[in-house]
Amino acid sequence: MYGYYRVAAAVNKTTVANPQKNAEEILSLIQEAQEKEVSVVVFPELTLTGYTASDLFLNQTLLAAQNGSLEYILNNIKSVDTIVILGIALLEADRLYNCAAVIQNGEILGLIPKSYLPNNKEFYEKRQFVSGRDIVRTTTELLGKEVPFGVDLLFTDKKEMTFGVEICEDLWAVTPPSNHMASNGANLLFNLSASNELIGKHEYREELVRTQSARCMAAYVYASAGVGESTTDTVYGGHALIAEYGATIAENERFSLENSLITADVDLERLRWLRINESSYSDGRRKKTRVITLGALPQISELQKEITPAPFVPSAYADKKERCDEIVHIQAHGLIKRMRHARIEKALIGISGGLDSTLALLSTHRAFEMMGWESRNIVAVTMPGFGTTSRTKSNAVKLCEALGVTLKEVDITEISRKEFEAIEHDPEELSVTYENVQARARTSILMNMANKEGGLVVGTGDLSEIALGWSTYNGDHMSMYALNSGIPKTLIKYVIEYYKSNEAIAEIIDDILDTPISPELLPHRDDEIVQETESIVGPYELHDFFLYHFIKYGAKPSKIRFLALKAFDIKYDEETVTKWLKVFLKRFFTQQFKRSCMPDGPKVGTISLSPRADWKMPSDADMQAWIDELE
Ligand SMILES: Nc1ncnc2c1ncn2[C@@H]1O[C@H](COP(=O)(O)OP(=O)(O)OC[C@H]2O[C@@H]([n+]3cccc(C(=O)O)c3)[C@H](O)[C@@H]2O)[C@@H](O)[C@H]1O
Ligand SMILES: Nc1ncnc2c1ncn2[C@@H]1O[C@H](COP(=O)(O)OP(=O)(O)OP(=O)(O)O)[C@@H](O)[C@H]1O
Ligand SMILES: NC(=O)CC[C@H](N)C(=O)O
Repeated sequence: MYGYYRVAAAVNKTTVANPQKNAEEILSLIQEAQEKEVSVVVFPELTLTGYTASDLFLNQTLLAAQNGSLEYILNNIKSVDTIVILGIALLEADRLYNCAAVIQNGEILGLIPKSYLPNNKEFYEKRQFVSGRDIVRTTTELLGKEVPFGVDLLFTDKKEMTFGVEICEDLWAVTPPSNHMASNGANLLFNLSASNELIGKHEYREELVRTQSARCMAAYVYASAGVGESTTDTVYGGHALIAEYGATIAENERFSLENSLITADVDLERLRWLRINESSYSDGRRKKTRVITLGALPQISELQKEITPAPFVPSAYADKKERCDEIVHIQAHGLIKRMRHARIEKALIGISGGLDSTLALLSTHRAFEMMGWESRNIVAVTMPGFGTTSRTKSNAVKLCEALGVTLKEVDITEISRKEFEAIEHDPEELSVTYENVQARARTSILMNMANKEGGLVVGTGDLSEIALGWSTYNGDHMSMYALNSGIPKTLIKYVIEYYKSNEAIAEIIDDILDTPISPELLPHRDDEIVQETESIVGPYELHDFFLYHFIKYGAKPSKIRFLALKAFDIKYDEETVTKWLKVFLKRFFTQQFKRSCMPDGPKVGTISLSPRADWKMPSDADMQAWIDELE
């Protein structure tokens, strides 16, 4: 489903050295995985015998019993299309290997031996096993059949999934085998483990799994042995984890006395597209691998994953103060460097009482505070026009007064009328010309005033407006430094809200947040805003969602729509999402010419549309393929 696969980590109740008893527990977990539409389920290391069988591995009876129980499992899962990864001891060329067996529909598709055998303190695996790194044969015989065998095996469904398997200590090694598997195309990694519990060890283990998923740009599924393993010298807590590209997305309760199975839906298509954007992934060394094709996999009937409707906004768990401080510091630092370099001591901002100019003013003020520069060297200019309402104007004035910046007022109505006359535009015709004359008049005033004052014009346009081209070319689109260019509208709101902690401006901020978003370029009606941006271009929360998935994951429009419907639930229906998504695509494509010559400005989050850095796109590209894909 749209590149999503359900994966699972299972921890079975173990009876050490009793493979048949273990087989029954394993079978019940396989059945659960199949019922839950899981594509691949991984079990702990040496699943059938138990990891802690120790020197009993050197006894023929245990191995024979294990193989008998393995055959029993295979016979019982002939109609199970879920891939099952079990740990077994394998006798090959008179050596014992600690292996993972990859099974589908009762067939063993491949055997992967462990490379790194821990052999210190509580671990003494080299007493019984040898490393599989240097094996010569590429197949081995098991239960009367030739099976692919080696550390070079990968498995693919020839769609989005390619997976590799490693075993416990392999992940702890300096160069885990999963590094090479990932470099060779595995976007899903499994680990069969037996990792004992020591104080704090689970945190380290979680970090290892999480960071390996980040480094490999993959999903990593980890299952460690638990209840029933021998407690002779150590205790196994049955830790199971699923991480995806640096985030732990599922984790079980350790020390369970029962079987446990965790699942997560991972977006393997997303990972592939993230990789093509990462030069150090592409530069990863490729090795010879053997890729085994899997049979058809279970399909997910409903995605079980929360999709955040506000991907740019930090989660509720994030420390708001810390995040906002970081954002404002990035902005302030960007501006300080530029002003110092140009030996400019004044900043000019057109201040409208809207969200964007409010944040630009607050961040500029923070920069001046950091440098010990005087607030009055910030020149805030209010430029009322035909659409300016007393609400926005008075909020702008009150904010400037509270911050102690220099406030200037230049009415643009007369200037605009003169321009209409000069270009022979009928002022009754409320067209785009009518709007843009005002926006350009403001920019012209700011730029000219900047020359007069010896200042720099701080741009206010945000990332969402830049994506949509919702600005007037060479009007508010232009400035000397575009301070908000890396911040989308949904995040602008979040940061401004944080400033409510400053009591002196809390009330003003509340009202600014409450005011409908508007360019106020069309005449107001009885001092009420008539031009509401979101009813013209669509809700910013949708556009920010579209932008995030479009740029970050190169997602297809149909997938973006699917995710938006899931994220916003009943708030928007399919027709509404499709309508605004088409608006997004059309504007995004047609408005690139505005981005191609946008001013410098700081990148704040993972997405920026700077034509010099993050986003290089022709201004005359055709959008039809994207629109058609939605049909
Ligand atoms: N690919 C391309 N390469 C080069 N030039 C291209 C072009 N496509 C159009 N053009 C030209 O660009 C011009 C159109 O662009 P432009 O002049 O900017 O005008 P346009 O984008 O049509 O209008 C600006 C829009 O932004 C809105 N706005 C303005 C200011 C502030 C805010 C706000 O809320 O923040 C919103 C305003 O309401 C209006 O709807 C036309 O002259 C057209 O010929
Ligand atoms: N009445 C005004 N006085 C001074 N500057 C203005 C005025 N109206 C618009 N501007 C300038 O033009 C910019 C673009 O206008 P726009 O309406 O997009 O921004 P905003 O009002 O700050 O924020 P938002 O778009 O979130 O409402 C403003 O940020 C501001 O710098
Ligand atoms: N079974 C293993 O390979 C365990 C080794 C690993 N370093 C651990 O302690 O978890």
